[in-house]
Amino acid sequence: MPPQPASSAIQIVNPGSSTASASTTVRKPSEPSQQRQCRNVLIYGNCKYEGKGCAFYHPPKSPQAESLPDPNNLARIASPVLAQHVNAPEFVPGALTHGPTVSFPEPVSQGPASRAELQDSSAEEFYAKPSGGALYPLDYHLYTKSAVPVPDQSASKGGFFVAEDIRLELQRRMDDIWAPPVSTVALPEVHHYHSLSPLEPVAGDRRKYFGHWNSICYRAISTSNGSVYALRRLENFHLAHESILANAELWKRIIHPNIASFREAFTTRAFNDSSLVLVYDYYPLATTLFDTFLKPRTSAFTNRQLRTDQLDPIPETTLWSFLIQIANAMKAIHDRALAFRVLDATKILLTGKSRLHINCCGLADLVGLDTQDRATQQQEDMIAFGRLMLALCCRNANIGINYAKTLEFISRVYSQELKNAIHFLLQPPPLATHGTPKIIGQVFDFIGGRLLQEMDAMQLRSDSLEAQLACELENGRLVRLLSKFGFINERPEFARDFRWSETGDKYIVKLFRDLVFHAVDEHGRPVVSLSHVLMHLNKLDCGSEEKLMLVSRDEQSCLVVSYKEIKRCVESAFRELVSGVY
Ligand SMILES: Nc1ncnc2c1ncn2[C@@H]1O[C@H](COP(=O)(O)OP(=O)(O)OP(=O)(O)O)[C@@H](O)[C@H]1O
Repeated sequence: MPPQPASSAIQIVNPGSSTASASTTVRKPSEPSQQRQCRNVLIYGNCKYEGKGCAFYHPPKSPQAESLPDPNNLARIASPVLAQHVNAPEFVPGALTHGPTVSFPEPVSQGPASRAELQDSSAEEFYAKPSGGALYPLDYHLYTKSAVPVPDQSASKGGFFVAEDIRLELQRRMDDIWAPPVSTVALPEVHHYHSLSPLEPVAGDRRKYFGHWNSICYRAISTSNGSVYALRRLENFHLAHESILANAELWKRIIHPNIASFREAFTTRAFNDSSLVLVYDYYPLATTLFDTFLKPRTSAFTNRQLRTDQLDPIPETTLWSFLIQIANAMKAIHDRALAFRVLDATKILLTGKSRLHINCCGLADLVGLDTQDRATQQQEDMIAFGRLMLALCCRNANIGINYAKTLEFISRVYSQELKNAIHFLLQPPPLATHGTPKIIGQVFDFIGGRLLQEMDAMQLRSDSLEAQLACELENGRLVRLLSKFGFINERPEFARDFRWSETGDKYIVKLFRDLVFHAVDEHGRPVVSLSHVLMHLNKLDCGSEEKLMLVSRDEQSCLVVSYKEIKRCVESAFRELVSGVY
């Protein structure tokens, strides 16, 4: 074991030892509490409960008494004081709930210690302090807080944990990924995918792809890596020739933030037919643009007429965001000499508020429908894109072919810029580009300013997520520290070993653990305060030179020790465990 520095811990009193016989506690139970000086005053120089219910005597403060004691004289001060005041009321270690027990104006290393102070103050802000006296168990706990909407999102800023709205969203996504399969019929294991769960109703009328095949989507888990995927199965599919599946290789290579990643394709007879299965990444809680914006809402008969609720127009900023994301994905595809060929509102996945992923990429190529050349397919992609935007602007999937009328409607609600961009997409090539083939990249000529706005929004979002991540980073650090405590404290195999938990480093760790987790208030009630725990752990983790007082369980002795010293004790005890030295 490396040589350890001599402990700087200062034992204030050990009443049991012969050398400290003067400090042996002898209680005088009969003395009325009002005449007995408060021990908090003796130990800390003041009592935070003075005037707030503390029953003991608090001497008037002199200017000198307000000043903090000289750290160098700590042992000299602490021990005699306790010895003189053996009849003082019982000292309650749990009263050391907030802030340093003994605070010294020592030079503190700037970096970590000041960070701990920062944490300390924000901890106090985060947890509302009870109006007076004791701390009671919190009436809520952050990890189990119910899904109540937070009216003011800014209120969650600066907290210790990820913001409530983000936490809920991520939690819901996790729940969605790991929810048990919904199918009442047992579905087979296909290829290396198991636990298939349908993502849409299996019964009823379904759209036929390219007029031929019914399709159904499943969520499934891969046995090869445990990840969750979306499987799209085309029923009763007969592969004309194996070479078609070679197209899969081209699509596999496309990694784009706005395209649902395609992983593999295979045929299977596991469903008692011959099915083609395409595997895509699974986006938890994804809905389609159709389901979110275009699906007709409630219909009702009024005055003998069927009326459908009018849908509110989609905000223009959202439409621009959609347009930019789809155009970006399309450019990536067309630049690789490929085409979507199935671009409609049911094939665009929406996650969160406005994140899009184009779905079903490669489907048309894999089923082997090569009816047109690639250039034509790309032109059709753009027209399909224009129609989609038109449908979103009108919130109507059946816009028909009267584009002129629909564009006129758009110009009444949205900007000329948006109308021009959509108009460009819808125009047949010779009209749009004076004879030369139209390319998707040209759409960016219309949207330069909007592109910058979208970039700003994305960067702001990324900054805010990074801040949230940093918050969780701190929590991860504390979890590692807590794990160390768990490893060190109360090890059953060392329970009878006095050297392990009743002496030296481990003893200090044990007393510190008591202070952090087993504190009680002045009424002897447990202090269940996360801010108390976080403050001490943060100071410990950064090795603050600030000192605090640890009290033995029998309250017969105290140790004054710095966080830095405790940190060294934790490290050395943990190292002993890991290296098996002990
Ligand atoms: N990769 C995926 N990740 C997550 N969910 C998906 C994924 N692919 C599809 N889904 C979900 O599966 C459901 C069915 O998808 P599908 O593409 O069949 O839409 P649809 O509206 O049923 O279209 P169609 O009428 O063409 O069948 C949708 O609700 C969609 O949200």
